[in-house]
Amino acid sequence: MITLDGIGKSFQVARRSAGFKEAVKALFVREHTVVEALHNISFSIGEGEIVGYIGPNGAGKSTTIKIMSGILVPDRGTCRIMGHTPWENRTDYVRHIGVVFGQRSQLWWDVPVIDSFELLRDIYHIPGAMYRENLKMLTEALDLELILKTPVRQLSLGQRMRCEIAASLLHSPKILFLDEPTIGLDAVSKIAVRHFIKKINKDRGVTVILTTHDMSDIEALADRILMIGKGTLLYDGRLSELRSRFGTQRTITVDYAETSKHVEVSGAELLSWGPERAVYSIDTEKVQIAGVLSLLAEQVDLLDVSVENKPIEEVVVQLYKEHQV
Ligand SMILES: Nc1ncnc2c1ncn2[C@@H]1O[C@H](COP(=O)(O)OP(=O)(O)OP(=O)(O)O)[C@@H](O)[C@H]1O
Repeated sequence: MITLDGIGKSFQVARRSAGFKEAVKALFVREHTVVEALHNISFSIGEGEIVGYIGPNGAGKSTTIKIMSGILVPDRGTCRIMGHTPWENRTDYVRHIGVVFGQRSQLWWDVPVIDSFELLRDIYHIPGAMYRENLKMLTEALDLELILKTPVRQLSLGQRMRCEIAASLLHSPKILFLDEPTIGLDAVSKIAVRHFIKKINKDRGVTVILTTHDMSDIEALADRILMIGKGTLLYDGRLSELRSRFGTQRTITVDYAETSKHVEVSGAELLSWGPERAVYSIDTEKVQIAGVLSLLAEQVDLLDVSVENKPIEEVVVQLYKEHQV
């Protein structure tokens, strides 16, 4: 459904030093540096997948999304999406895709949301029945009923984001590009957005490509992640594989009947200690959880135990470090 092969993109950025003299000089002589945003990016995405596209700031995620949505033309490489090259014949192409940029709006600021939807209906030539059906489904699923008549500038961020997502799906696209759709949202709005993305993928088979810095978005939604750093693809695989490759660390929290003993267990690093609770970090490649627990049980009166994976954020930071991005 989506294939990128050897995509490269550079930007020329004008440079000048600070100060009046430099500003005058820049009027006559322009100095440029070249930023290589993408370097030989290749991947394929199949129909119905939800793929998380992650990477540190400036890695090239938005540039890739802009190329895939036809806004930017790459310097090198090919991109085929549903039989189209995105930046050629865009009018035809955009009927197949929906795009949401979390930091930008596709809605008209001063008019009620429903007016923006109707404008989009006309722009995309959405047939009447399809528009009505989609509007009904999106209004219900994204809880828009009470805000459809409100001007966009009066909406909260969470309300606006729900409207943005609805706007991107009015024309029944088969692919949805989401660039940081949960940025700045509170926990309730985030969960509502995630829930809806899952629903649209399951019910309508919409393929979703999602960029985010929020790893809990990725954990909730994406089976597969593509990780990019300094314009190069660093990882393409399942989130669970990434976890098991890097995540043999576990955090064990134990609650026990009050004691003054400082309980040390060989092979387990003591992260914190108190009279009723201690937290240990272990590497399951070196020691077994059961062994650590039985050693603990010999020394204290255990009341409760919880074992947690290393948080996915830490796994990703470790990966960024390894690749020096
Ligand atoms: N229009 C542009 N002109 C010049 N440089 C650009 C432009 N767009 C992107 N870049 C540069 O290309 C690189 C990749 O930027 P991009 O926005 O794709 O990164 P990103 O992974 O989306 O980052 P973030 O997570 O911070 O949004 C950065 O070095 C950025 O400064």
